[in-house]
Amino acid sequence: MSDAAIIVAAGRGSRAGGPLPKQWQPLAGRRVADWTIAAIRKAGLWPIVVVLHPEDMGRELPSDILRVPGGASRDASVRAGLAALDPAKVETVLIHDVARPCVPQQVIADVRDALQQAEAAAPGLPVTDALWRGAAGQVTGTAPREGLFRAQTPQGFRLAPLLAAHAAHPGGAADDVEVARAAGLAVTITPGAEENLKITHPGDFARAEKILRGQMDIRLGNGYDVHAFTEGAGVWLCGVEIPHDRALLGHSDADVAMHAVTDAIYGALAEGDIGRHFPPSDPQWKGAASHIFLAHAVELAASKGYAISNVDCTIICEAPKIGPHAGAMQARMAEIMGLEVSRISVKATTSEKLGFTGRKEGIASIATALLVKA
Ligand SMILES: Nc1ccn([C@@H]2O[C@H](COP(=O)(O)OP(=O)(O)OP(=O)(O)O)[C@@H](O)[C@H]2O)c(=O)n1
Ligand SMILES: C[C@](O)(CO)[C@H](O)COP(=O)(O)O
Repeated sequence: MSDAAIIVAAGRGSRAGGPLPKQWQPLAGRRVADWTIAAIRKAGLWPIVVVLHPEDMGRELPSDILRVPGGASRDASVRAGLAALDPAKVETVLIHDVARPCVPQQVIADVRDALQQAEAAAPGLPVTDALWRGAAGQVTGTAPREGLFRAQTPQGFRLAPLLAAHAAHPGGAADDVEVARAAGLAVTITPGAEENLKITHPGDFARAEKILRGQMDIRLGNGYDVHAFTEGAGVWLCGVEIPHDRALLGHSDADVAMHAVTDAIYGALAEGDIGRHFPPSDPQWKGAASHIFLAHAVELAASKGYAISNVDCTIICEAPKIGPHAGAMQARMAEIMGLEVSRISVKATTSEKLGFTGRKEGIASIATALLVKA
């Protein structure tokens, strides 16, 4: 039996404004929905159902996410998500708003822990400000705040009683705690978090962005490589073979630019350089295509939880001309690294005929890579 999650994402975000529903708008480099899915996935909940507006069914989501069309209200969307779960396989379910992308792992863990004993559990924050009634810009009264909480998600339940509660409810509930309580289930309050804000109004995007950026682990790495020219009729640079009256000398294919990028990634991970992972003394790497090294560095980053945000590579040579090939180089690097082309920069400079590159004795390359773990 598993602990499942439903992310309700079928709303239109009318209060948040913007050209798209809030869950599809950009936030700290990804879409709001991507952050929310990543947080739920990190908690180890499975399966994950995302309830989508019918117009959004074609949106790009990870292939292992179950997607179902939602309804006209939040509770109708929750019911659609519940219907996608198999009661024979799922014991508990956490229901979360897509609009809460900054949910801390501790908030999720506390709900799950409470569910070991409780019929239902949900995070709440005690109201700390005084409460007023008001009308026409005037305070018309006050209200006691004792015993009042601001409700958050994810809200957790045993699947079978929640299914029964939703089946018996007339509809129109603000959340699943309201549905559960109407069916007589006791709900434990677990600690909420200020960071677990629900993006509701336009100003909430900036608050959420600040929280997410503060939680990010950002790594910067640099790489530098040089290969000397030798007899030959072409050079490999960023995985593209460029006709030239010389070749580059090296143990592998001598792709000096790809080596610099690879070393930048290893550098960001504090994992040494290509030589540590593919020793030149090992004959199996003689003449190897350098994409093997780059793919290894990318996989190592992924295995440590880092996504590559971007790389920037500069090739230093008098010849061959790099400009006409830069687009093809970016495309090939993007293919190897599984990134969008716009995240790869390849550019070139001469050294004004100075030094070994200026004397056309070889090619040098420097690269920078930015890695992000959220
Ligand atoms: N028919 C609906 C309405 C809401 N939701 C989801 O319920 C959550 C909480 O709703 P809210 O913040 O009010 O989102 P919206 O309904 O999208 O916002 P608005 O009311 O501003 O249009 C959101 O994750 C939203 O996508 C849903 O799945 N189906
Ligand atoms: C479920 C909820 O997030 C609890 O705070 C909230 O009720 C849903 O959002 P809405 O603005 O009330 O639709």
